[in-house]
Amino acid sequence: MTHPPANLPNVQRRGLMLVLSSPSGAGKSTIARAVLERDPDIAMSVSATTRSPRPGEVDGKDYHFVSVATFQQMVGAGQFLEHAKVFDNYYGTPKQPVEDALASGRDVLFDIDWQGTQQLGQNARDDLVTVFILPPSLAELERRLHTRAQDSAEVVAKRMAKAGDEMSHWFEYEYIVLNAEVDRSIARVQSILDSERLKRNRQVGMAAFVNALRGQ
Ligand SMILES: Nc1ncnc2c1ncn2[C@@H]1O[C@H](COP(=O)(O)OP(=O)(O)OP(=O)(O)O)[C@@H](O)[C@H]1O
Ligand SMILES: Nc1nc2c(ncn2[C@@H]2O[C@H](COP(=O)(O)O)[C@@H](O)[C@H]2O)c(=O)[nH]1
Repeated sequence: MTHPPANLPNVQRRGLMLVLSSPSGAGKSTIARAVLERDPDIAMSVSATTRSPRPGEVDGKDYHFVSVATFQQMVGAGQFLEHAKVFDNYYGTPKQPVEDALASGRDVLFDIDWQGTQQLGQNARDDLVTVFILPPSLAELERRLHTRAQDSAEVVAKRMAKAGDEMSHWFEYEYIVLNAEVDRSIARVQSILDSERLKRNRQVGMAAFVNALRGQ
């Protein structure tokens, strides 16, 4: 029988980073919200943006709404894990809260675009799990953007014009979830999370077993 390494019992769980990307309106915020409600072990990464708040959006919860000058200062100070211009605004992931959550063993959920995902991937992070959410069709995507009723017709048209470009990045992601029936999509993302946790926690699980054997 092969024995586990002697240092196994000291293994600490580090959180994983679960990224959701999609063309605008495909449903990633809807899925993210549901996963967060059901799963206390994952935290949402709250991005900073120069976009204006939509009706009902709360500063510090949905986004940190900042000016372009503040955003640029944050870029200069190296405060972002990744940042990008998406449509006509800047968006970025504040680094410190993510690093703190991961170090404490908490998973982190990201709603970011393909540019941000590429930047996270460049650091070859083995804690990264990437999921691309696809709409059932472009007509349904447009319907969802209009039904959400939070953006002007001009903004919706701009986002639709970019949808094809954004979807062309699907192959850079590990998982594709076609968001037709929302409950099914939520369950699929939750299954991805569960299975990636199990994969990464092999050593933690084994350490618990070894500790139990040693009576600790
Ligand atoms: N499976 C679904 N079936 C029907 N409507 C859906 C589905 N998933 C999400 N929606 C609706 O589509 C609209 C857009 O969803 P959501 O805001 O989650 O998209 P998003 O991908 O986060 O968009 P953005 O990138 O612009 O933030 C919302 O009104 C939401 O309720
Ligand atoms: N690269 C990043 N992209 C981000 C971040 N936060 C959000 N986003 C993406 O921007 C678009 C538009 O979002 P919206 O809230 O204005 O509809 C969407 O694709 C988001 O995923 C970020 O920190 N970095």
